[in-house]
Formats: sequence, C-alpha cells, structure tokens
Amino acid sequence: MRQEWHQLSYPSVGSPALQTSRPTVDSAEDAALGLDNWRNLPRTQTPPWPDPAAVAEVCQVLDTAPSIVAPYEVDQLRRRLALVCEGRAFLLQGGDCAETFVDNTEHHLLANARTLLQMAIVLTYGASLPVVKVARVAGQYTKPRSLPTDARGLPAYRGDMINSLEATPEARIADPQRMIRAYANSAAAMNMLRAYLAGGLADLHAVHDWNKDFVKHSPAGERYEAIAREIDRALAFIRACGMTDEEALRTVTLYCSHEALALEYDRALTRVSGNQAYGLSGHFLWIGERTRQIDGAHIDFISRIANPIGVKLGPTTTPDQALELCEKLNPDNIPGRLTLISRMGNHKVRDALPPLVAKVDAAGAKVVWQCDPMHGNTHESSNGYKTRHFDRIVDEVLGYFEVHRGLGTHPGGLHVELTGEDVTECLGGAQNIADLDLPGRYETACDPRLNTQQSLELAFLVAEMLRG
Ligand SMILES: O=C[C@H](O)[C@H](O)COP(=O)(O)O
Ligand SMILES: C=C(OP(=O)(O)O)C(=O)O
Repeated sequence: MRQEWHQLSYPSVGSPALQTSRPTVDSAEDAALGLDNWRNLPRTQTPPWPDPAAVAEVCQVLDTAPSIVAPYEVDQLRRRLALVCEGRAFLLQGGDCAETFVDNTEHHLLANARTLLQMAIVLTYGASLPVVKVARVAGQYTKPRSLPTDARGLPAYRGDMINSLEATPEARIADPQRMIRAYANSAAAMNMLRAYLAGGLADLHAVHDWNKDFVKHSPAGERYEAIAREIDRALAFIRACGMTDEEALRTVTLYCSHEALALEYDRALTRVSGNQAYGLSGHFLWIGERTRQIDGAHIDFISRIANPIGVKLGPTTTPDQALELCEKLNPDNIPGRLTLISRMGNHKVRDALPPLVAKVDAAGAKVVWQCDPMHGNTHESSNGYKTRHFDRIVDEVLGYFEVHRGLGTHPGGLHVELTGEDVTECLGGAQNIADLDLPGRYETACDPRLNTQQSLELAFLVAEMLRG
C-alpha cells in the first residue's frame, strides 16, 4: 500500500505497543547480530586512544545509558526517506562541520536549526514536495583527517569526542572520557531541540517571516523576491482557509545525524529492538569518503544496524564500488535504507557522477541520491585559510541536477555544512566575502561552513533550479 507523507508522522491508531529497545547484553545475540565483527577488520582513521582498557571502561558506561534517539523515530525516518527514494520528497541535511562542546549552546543550536528550517521552507516550495529535515547535530563530534599531524607538527584535531582543538601536545592526546562528554552534550542538544520544536520554533509563518527579512536585507534580495512573494501568497491562502492551527504548520520533526567514525561510541549506543540492532546514537549515520572500504570496519558495522545510513562518494569512486556498497549495505533493497552522497567537486561532478548513477540505476538498486557540494570544493585562500567559494558550491549543485535530469533519476537532496551564525568562512555569496574578510569571524573547528545568508541564498537558488 502506498504510504503518504501525513501518514508517517505518528504511529497509526491501533499500532502495536511502542517498541522499546534494550542493550545487547547476551553474547549469543551479539554474535548473531555480528555487532562486534568490525573489531577484527582493517580500520582507517582509528582514534589514537593510548589505553584500550580506558576505552572499554567508558564504553561500559555508555552500553547501558539511555539512547539519544528511539527506534520508532529511526524507522519513521527510513520510511520518509523511502519517499525521497521514490521521488516524492526531498532531503535537506545540514549543520556544523564539527560540533564542539563549547558551542553546544542554546543560542548556537537554535540558530542552526532555524537556518535549516528557513532553507526547508524555500525548498518545499521550490520542489513542491515535502522536505525531510536532518541536522548534523547531537553527535557530529568526530572528524576524519587527511594527515595525522597538523601544520605545527601536533597530532591532528579529530573532533571533540576524541581530542581537543587547543594547540598543545597534551590537549591533542586522545581521551576516551570525551565520549562521555559527547554523549552528554548530544543528549542535552536533542532534549532542547525537541522542546523548542514542539513549542513553536518551527511555526511556518514565523519561519517565513525570517525569510522575508532575509530577502529584504540581502544585497541579492531582489532576485529572490518573486519566490518569497509566492510563498507569502500561499501562506495567506492557508490562513484564509482557517488552517492556522494545523499541527503540520506549527511543528516539524528534525532528525539528527553524524558520521559514524568513532565506532566504539556508536557501537556502545547500539541497542536491540524486536530482532534488529539500531544505532541509537543518532537517527541517520553516515560513513565518510575516507572510511568506506568495502571490507573495512566502518562498512561492516553500519551494515548491521537497521538505521537509514549514508555513504560519501568522492570522484575516485568506481561504478562497481558504488554497486558493491548497495549490495552490501542494502541487500534487501529497502527504499530509504541507503543514501549515496556524492561529493565530487564542481569541476568533476558532470563527468564522475553519471557512470555511478547509471550503474546503480540499471541494477535496480533503490537509493537516495544526495549532493554534498562542500567537500569536493575546498581550497586554501591566499591568506592561508581553508575555504570554499559559494560559486563552486552552487555549480556543483547545478551539475548534480543536470546529471540526474539527464538520466531521469531523482536528485533527492542536499547535504551542507552550515551555521546560523554570521561567520566568514566561505567566500562569495551576496555579501561577497573575500580572502581578506575570512579572519573576521573564522570560527569553525575544522572545515568552512556557509553562514546564514549564504545558506538561504543557496536554498533560493536551488528552489529556482527545482522549478526550472
Ligand atoms: O570535514 C571533513 C574532513 O574532516 C576534512 O575535510 C579533512 O580535513 P583535512 O584535510 O584538513 O584533514
Ligand atoms: C568528512 C566529511 O565528509 P567526507 O567524508 O565527504 O570528506 C564530513 O561530511 O564531515
């Protein structure tokens, strides 16, 4: 039976009692689920924990702690992503490159959530489709690195879950106690977001008012006025019909996601529900470009949990590798289970993406195709900052739409690094941020993020692409 969007919001009346989860305490069950197989497999980007016994002790604490998310939410997200897979919804995923403990504040979390919601309204209108909203939040505390050391020769910063950004040899030692802090921060973040989202943060009219403000004040606002006016008229129509009290207009579900890199953490927060394992450290977990080896530890772990999952695909991915990932990660070909996240770079997307999409599509593999226009477009500015240019980001998205339109597949979504703060980390956009502006507010702990204005501008441009 075809399920519609509104039927996926809550467990339907008459559904069985809410399925709860439990820690994996039975070793026979553990073995059957294979949740620890990864421990014997080749693994890259392993956190350089100095003392394995200390890691085990921390994991024992996390093993029985309440999980960050619940299995029914994870299932609900998978069903929503199935609609994306079928071309009946769009996926918007975004947030910090690296969350930090110090920035896990009410102000920062709400600013990021608000920016994502603002983008979602514009995209909903542009695509005329429901938008599934997934934040990089409540667990995005690990980073894969290109090199083991930084420019000063210190051990690389690997995310607050592993070591500290502070540039001293002591602060860079991997400390497993940080997993407990990451867990506590993630739980607090989800608690706060759930409360504000239920209390009106996502009210459609209020969020659109913020967008109108953006259009009014942005130097490029004129270009977006037409779409903003159309959304305005649509909302006025809804109001005139007396639908202002509709639950759907006042609340949204915002799912949380992070890269499953520190497998000790994600394994410790895995629980069993029914006869399946769920990675309950987040709703959606993904594997990065640097850890997607088909016989490696990360792919093995993620293959064993029931969550919707993603894999990043860079320009060196071969069509055979893409298909192998589908076969290994989604053997039952469940729509919504697997998202393939292309991050090719704007110069390569038009050549590198088509063979992958064609091969996966020809094999009948059901996937969500999502575009990450950030990670293939990083360069160093003339004054030494790691940055990305807005024009290249937009061009990669454009290339991604062209490829999917050419092949008749659904360009299912966007994955971006953004913040609701007025930072100066990415170049260009209507504010015309230049190399010399970068030091003004360059605050990221790792990679450059779009600021609020650049994020909204991207949403308006994508809305134009979706309509056109
Ligand atoms: O966010 C992604 C990666 O962690 C990052 O791009 C790697 O950065 P590096 O090349 O500075 O190590
Ligand atoms: C590290 C990331 O991406 P990638 O694996 O694509 O480099 C990321 O999204 O944070």
